[in-house]
Amino acid sequence: MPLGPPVSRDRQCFLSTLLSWQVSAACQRRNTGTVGLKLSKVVVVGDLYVGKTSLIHRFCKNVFDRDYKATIGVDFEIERFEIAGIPYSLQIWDTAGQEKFKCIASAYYRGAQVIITAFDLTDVQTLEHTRQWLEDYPCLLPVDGEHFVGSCAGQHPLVPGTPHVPSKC
Ligand SMILES: Nc1nc2c(ncn2[C@@H]2O[C@H](COP(=O)(O)OP(=O)(O)OP(=O)(O)O)[C@@H](O)[C@H]2O)c(=O)[nH]1
Repeated sequence: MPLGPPVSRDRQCFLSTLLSWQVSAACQRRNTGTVGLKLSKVVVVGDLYVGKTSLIHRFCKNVFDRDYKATIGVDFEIERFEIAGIPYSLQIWDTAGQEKFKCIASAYYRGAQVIITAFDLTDVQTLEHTRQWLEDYPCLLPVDGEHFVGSCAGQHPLVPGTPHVPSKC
């Protein structure tokens, strides 16, 4: 079945048919607390410079900044949605990829429902390290979902001699 985007730009969830039956039923009963719908915590981890902050800014603000500013410790954004008429908040925690900040960030991982492990599509090592990120922090698991997201942050040529990867990949 082809899946359209579940959430529109104005943050209204319009494809209620995509919701699980538990969520739909809870929304109809206006009893979303029982399925933890009102607030969810997402943590984005991954190596330095792979595009974690860019990914979050694109999702939350629909912007892209070419200038690199390393995340210091952790940062977070809150996105508010409506799902089947019920207000819903998504806390998105942006962590620093630098080794020296790892211990700070780990304190914020607890209670996350979703972990996104980000990597640079042009650097296979950053993909290999995604497993390490989860193994280093057993407190990250178990979570309800784990997603791998690739970006082209490094802008390395994909094939020798070809131009750099375009800014939108
Ligand atoms: N071309 C291209 N550049 C990207 C992409 N995503 C991120 N960048 C660039 O890559 C650099 C690093 O991006 P960030 O989002 O700051 O990376 P980060 O993983 O949050 O870095 P840390 O905070 O140090 O862990 C920035 O200069 C971005 O503009 C992408 O998909 N394509």
